Amino acid sequence: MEFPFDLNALFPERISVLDHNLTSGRKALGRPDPRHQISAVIDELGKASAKAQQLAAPITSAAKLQSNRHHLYLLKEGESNGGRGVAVGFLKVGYKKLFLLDQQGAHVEIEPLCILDFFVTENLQRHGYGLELFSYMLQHKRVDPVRMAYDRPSPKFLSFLEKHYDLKESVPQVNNFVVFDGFFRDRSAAQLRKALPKKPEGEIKPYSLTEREVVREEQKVLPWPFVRHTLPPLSPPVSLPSQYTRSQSVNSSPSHAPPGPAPPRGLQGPHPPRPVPGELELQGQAYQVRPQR
Ligand SMILES: CC(=O)SCCNC(=O)CCNC(=O)[C@H](O)C(C)(C)COP(=O)(O)OP(=O)(O)OC[C@H]1O[C@@H](n2cnc3c(N)ncnc32)[C@H](O)[C@@H]1OP(=O)(O)O
Repeated sequence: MEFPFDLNALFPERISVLDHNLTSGRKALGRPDPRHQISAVIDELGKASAKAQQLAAPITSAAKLQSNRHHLYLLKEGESNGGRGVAVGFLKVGYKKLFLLDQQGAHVEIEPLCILDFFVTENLQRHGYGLELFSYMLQHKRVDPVRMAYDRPSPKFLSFLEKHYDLKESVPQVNNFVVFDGFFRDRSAAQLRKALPKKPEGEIKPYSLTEREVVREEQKVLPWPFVRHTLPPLSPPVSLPSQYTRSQSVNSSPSHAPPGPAPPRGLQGPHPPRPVPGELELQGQAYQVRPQR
């Protein structure tokens, strides 16, 4: 993907790790703030990724990256485009609090590192760039792919995981996150909290709403102050995600929220606002509700 500016000046490394500051932490001395152009690159890649996955709207954008504690690994080819470089693709990861079913079908609450979005530009797919990004991230995060959760992986991504990491047997879930055999192995009790006391009136729903669901819900949300008046009474989040949505955990852990004031969009999404802004009470537990991605 080409841009009308020099990507090599924006991204000195072949793979850049971007966070909510939209930088990899280093700012070139004497140069103007590069965030505007970095945002343009992220936004274009996010749109292309959504298109490739037939999503209704991008789940990756500069604004979403700024409002979440995610990491985005961006790969460039520096030589192309007359030496200005091209953006090859990206991989976005983040921690999510999930309710999952273990091998025995028991509900557990866990906060693994999740693959949230992954894209290599169409004409460069199947050239090993995806593997380059993925293995860089594994080293950077010091994580084993079997210990990660995958947010509604596409058929191409499933094929990728099987080919490169021999991940094929998944543990059935009732949400769209995929975890593979070995995910629950050797986890400490502290890592695997038994999820949620059962409500007397029914089953626990160990759902984790998809990020794609959130994108869809964001499109439906009415502007403030109408939200507060039109939402139904508080109830647990619902349902399995639809075809064109991407997973959102029930919430992001407060410990992973970026510093600074919570953006007003924090009250959007499928959950009605609580008396304490930004918090959702779910079956007796309070959680921070943040916009995803
Ligand atoms: C949680 C999520 O993010 S789900 C969304 C994943 N992203 C997408 O589906 C967007 C479109 N696809 C892509 O961007 C890329 O194909 C990626 C990111 C999945 C993989 O990146 P690539 O650079 O193509 O991967 P890389 O070259 O390292 O590995 C190739 C392997 O990936 C898989 N793969 C890549 N493209 C395809 C394809 N068109 N059809 C089937 N499998 C594919 C195959 O296993 C392939 O091995 P093979 O060529 O021997 O069959």
